[in-house]
Amino acid sequence: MITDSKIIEVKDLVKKFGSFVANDHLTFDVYQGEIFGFLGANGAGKTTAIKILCGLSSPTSGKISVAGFDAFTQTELIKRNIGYMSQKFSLYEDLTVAENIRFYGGIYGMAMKEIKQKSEDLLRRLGLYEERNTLVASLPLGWKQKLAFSVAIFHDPKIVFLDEPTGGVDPITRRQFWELIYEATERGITVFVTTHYMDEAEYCNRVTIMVNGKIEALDTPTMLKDAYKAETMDEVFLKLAR
Ligand SMILES: Nc1ncnc2c1ncn2[C@@H]1O[C@H](COP(=O)(O)OP(=O)(O)OP(=O)(O)O)[C@@H](O)[C@H]1O
Repeated sequence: MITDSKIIEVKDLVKKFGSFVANDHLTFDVYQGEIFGFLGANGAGKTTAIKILCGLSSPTSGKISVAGFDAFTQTELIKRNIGYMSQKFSLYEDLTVAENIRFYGGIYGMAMKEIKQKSEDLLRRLGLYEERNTLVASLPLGWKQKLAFSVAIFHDPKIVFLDEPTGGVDPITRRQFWELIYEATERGITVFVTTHYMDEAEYCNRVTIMVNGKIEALDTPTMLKDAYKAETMDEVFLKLAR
């Protein structure tokens, strides 16, 4: 459920690498419980912005608050209140399913007792209980992604950041992945997601389209399609990001 409380507030976020401006005065708010899509062509500046919002990289200038904490001075508190998943930073292939859950639960500061209680429930919900002692390396990609997402929200963060979470999987597996995303929002978790798949853009409550470091459009998929006289988000994207 989307509330009217702002969980992320970004005003005039600028990130420069030398003289190159990767994020050029980004301004937007994200509401609690919202699925906020962050789209843009390769190199548009999405990962740069996500890293700042996760407290992993410092902005050059701007006013940025994530889960009530300042992105310049309170990055440790931000990290404790969020979950993060990307294709690159994900599960340990040479650990089993259960070991990965225990490992990440520990990293996120959960007590052993809580990890034990919640992991059995999670394994059963995902249909992975029988596979709990299987090495992650031998799971199909779609299962790895579902497990990686579940691990990223295992500690019940306020926000989860997903950087191209479903890269390389087919539309049916992507749809199943999105079922998990909807379940998470029902528990009040806010989802901030980047994707290159326009079917996924349609599943977001609001979508931002970034072009060359700037936000070119920000609205619901329906409003964007209206505004750009397009049938699909794919068409909207092509009109803007070309
Ligand atoms: N550490 C860095 N030093 C210099 N330039 C960088 C650095 N990180 C990113 N950039 C540049 O900033 C721009 C934005 O990169 P970013 O990774 O944020 O794009 P993106 O929208 O996430 O793209 P993709 O969809 O390919 O992941 C690119 O031109 C990239 O080369």
